[in-house]
Order: sequence, then structure tokens, then C-alpha cells
Amino acid sequence: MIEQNQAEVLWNRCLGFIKDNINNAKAFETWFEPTVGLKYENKALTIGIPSPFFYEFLEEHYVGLLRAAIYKEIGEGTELMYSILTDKTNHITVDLRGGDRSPALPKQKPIHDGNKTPNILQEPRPQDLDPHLNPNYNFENFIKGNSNEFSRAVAETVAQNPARTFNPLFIYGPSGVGKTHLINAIGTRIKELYPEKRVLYVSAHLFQVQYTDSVRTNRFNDFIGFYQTIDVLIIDDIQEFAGVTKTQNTFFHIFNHLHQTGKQLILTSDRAPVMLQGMEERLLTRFKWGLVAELEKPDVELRKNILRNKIKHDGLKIPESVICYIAENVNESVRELEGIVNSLLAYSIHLKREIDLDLAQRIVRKAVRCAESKPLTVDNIIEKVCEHYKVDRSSIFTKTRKREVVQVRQVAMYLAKKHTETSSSKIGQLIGNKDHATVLHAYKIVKGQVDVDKAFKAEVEEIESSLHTK
Ligand SMILES: Nc1ncnc2c1ncn2[C@@H]1O[C@H](COP(=O)(O)OP(=O)(O)OP(=O)(O)O)[C@@H](O)[C@H]1O
Repeated sequence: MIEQNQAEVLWNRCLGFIKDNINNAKAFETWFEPTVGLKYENKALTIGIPSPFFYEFLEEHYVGLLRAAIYKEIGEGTELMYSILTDKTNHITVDLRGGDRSPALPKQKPIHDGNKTPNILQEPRPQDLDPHLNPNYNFENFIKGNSNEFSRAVAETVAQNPARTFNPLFIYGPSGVGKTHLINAIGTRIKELYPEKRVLYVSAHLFQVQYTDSVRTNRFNDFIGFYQTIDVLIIDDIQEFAGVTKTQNTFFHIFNHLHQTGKQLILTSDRAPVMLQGMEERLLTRFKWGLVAELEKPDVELRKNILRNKIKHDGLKIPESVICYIAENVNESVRELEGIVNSLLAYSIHLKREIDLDLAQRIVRKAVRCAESKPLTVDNIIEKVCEHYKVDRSSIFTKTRKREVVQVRQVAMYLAKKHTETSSSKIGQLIGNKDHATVLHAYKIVKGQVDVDKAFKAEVEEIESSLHTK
């Protein structure tokens, strides 16, 4: 490969020829002076031009002169390539190939190596591009509910009419609520309706890796050119761009190019644009150009429907009472729900027993120990302790000194002191109408036993693990 300065030398010779032969000095100043020789390799000279319009204009008006210049100064058969300096400070360029429309310059071979060879004038066939979509994530198996109805509806609208309605479509929401599923569903539907469209799903992380790699291997032009050929660009977890300025800068140019040329952008994030710290303002503004839709945590009805669907899909038999129990107690994300069903299946195979409420409770307790955000009350504790020791709630208010009832009171007092902010006298009042000294005594006794008796400790821990489940 000849150095770039040699490309400059070659192109300057061509410019000399052009200057001598052009009939209008002003035209030379306007159309040729801003150009620069960038690269010469494999009998192809790449020149940098300020905008795509230069390419159009030069090819339309000066193709004969260009051919004469490069044939004379470099040699017959030399190809001319254009590279748009979209950002002079950062040297971001977009490669175009000259000559396709010009009989004067040699015709280049058609390029159809899909993902690898970007060329926006000779777009690779759509079938050469792997969209990287997950076919398991489609609209058919995306269960509808109150929390996702709006996002789902706009997703379907975008899928029906890419780049005509909401552009960009920005979907945000906490982890595991179906963002990736939904955007894959959009991509898959677009491919079904418009097979000729070049759809690409990419995680923000992968985009960043590709970008860094392209810079490292001197293929930055290929990288940016490739992304500019995409019709529907889907980027997941855009919050990963926060704080990485160069990636943001590059994405900004790709975003602008695609948006301006009527291509669809679909983005997801774990938070709303306004909450995206470390993201350039100009990008945040653009994220809000189209539609920002929130995917909320699924409500209990949606959780039940998702569970029923998964159970049916996996060919499992799980009683409705178990479904309700899981849906009511596992409320963080759909991913968590799916995990519980998978664990249930694994446990039931391992223990060779039917999936029942008891098994579900054990698994849910382990999985969502601290999921509940509501503060515990003394009442919650009394309920769980009574449930555990199978003692009637009302018995703790009687004067009885039966061993099991005394134990229930003491354990309840211990847990109330440990897990609530309630004062000792209030705890005493709520648990059998005792005074604060009794509560402190109970706490000491239970704590002492927990410290020395492993079995008792496990028992108390089991109650503790149930405190946050309904
Ligand atoms: N409404 C739904 N119907 C059916 N499955 C769903 C639904 N919502 C989420 N899921 C399932 O839940 C799992 C997690 O969803 P997904 O990966 O799309 O979440 P996410 O919001 O992208 O999470 P993250 O931000 O962590 O990447 C997937 O298996 C997905 O299929």
C-alpha cells in the first residue's frame, strides 16, 4: 500500500492537469480545490470530498475530464473512489465509488459481500445482511397487558410503516420487561412485510466494540459506510453509550444520515432520555424527535398471562393456584417470572414430585427474598410466625403459657425488633399486650438460641425468608 501522502501527490498531479484543461477558473476553485487525495491502493485512488453533492456534481459534469486526468497522470484502468469527509475534525468519511453512472470511468465489479462491504451507492442485496434478529421474540408471543399496551401499539405501527410515523422510536423501561423482545418483534415484522429492507439489530455494546475495532484496524470508513446502508437500525441498551464520547460522536453521524435519508431508527434504554447522564445533549434531543414510549413493570394480570403462556409453551402442568401465587409474589420483571418457572421444572424433576404450591413457595422465597419494597409491619410478622408454627393468631393474645405459644410470641418479638422500626413497648402491645421489658427479654432469649442452635437458626431464617412474600 502506498502512503497517503503519495495519494496526495498523485491527486495533485491530476488537479494540475484538470486546472490546465478546465475552461472556468471559478469552477476549479469551487469543485476541485476542496478535494484531497486520501488513498491509493489496488489501482484505485480515493479522494476526499466535502459532501455527497460534490460526488453528484463531479460525476455529472466532469467525468470526462476526471478520466482523462487520472489515465494520464496515474495510468489506464485506475478507479476513482470518493470519500465524504462528513466531519473534518474527526475525519469521518463515507466511501462512494465513482464511475457507475459514468461511461468515462472504468466499471467496478458489483459488490455483494453483505455485512462486510458497505457501499451506499451499490447497496448490497438485503438477503446478504443477517439482521441478527431473534425469531423467538415476535409480536405473536408478546403478551399484551396494561403496562405494555401503548408501547406495543406504537411498535406495531412502526413495523407496518417504517420511517413514516415515529422516528426514532425510543423505548425505555427497567430490566427484563420486554424491550429486547419488542424491538426484535418490530424487526421481524418489517422483514416479513418488506423483505427488501436492510434491517439490523445490534446491541449498543457490540456497536461500540465494532467501532473501536474499526478504528484499530483502519476500517473506520467501512464501519460507518456499512451502518449508513441500513434501512432499519435497531440499537438495544443505548445507555451503554453514556460517557463514551467517540462512540457517541460516530453514532450521532450515523443517526443523522439515516434520519435524513428516511431510514428508521429504533432504540432502547433502561431509562428515559432525560435521565441519561453522560450522553451528549445533541443526541438526547434527537432521541426525543420521534416517540419516547415507556415499558412498565408488568402488572399482576399480565404476569399471570405471561406465566400461562410460558407454561403452555413449555408443555408443563402447573395448577392455577401456583400461577396466581407466583404472579402475586414475583413482580420485578418477566425475566424473573421465567426464571421461577424454569426452577420449578428443574426442582420437580430433581425431587421427582409434582409442581405444587409448597414447592413454588420454597422457590419463590429463595428467588425474591428482598424483592418487596414495602416496609414490614409487626402484623406481617405475627402472621408469618403463626403460619410457620401452625398456631392460631388469636392464641397469642390469650394468657396461655403453652410452650408453642410462648415461642411464637418470643420469635415474633425478636423478628419485630430486628426487622421493623417499631418501639419495644409498641411491639409488646401488639404481641399479646406485653410490656417493653418482656420484648427485650424475648429478643435476648431468641438471639441467644439462634447463636448456638443451628436447627433453630435455620427455622428462624425460613420465617425471615417468608416475610417479604405475600
Ligand atoms: N409481554 C411479554 N410477553 C411475553 N414475554 C415477555 C413479555 N415481556 C417480556 N417477556 C420475556 O421476558 C424476557 C425478558 O425480556 P427482554 O429481554 O425483552 O427484557 P428487556 O427489557 O430487554 O431487559 P434488559 O433491559 O435487561 O435487556 C424475555 O424472555 C421476553 O421474551
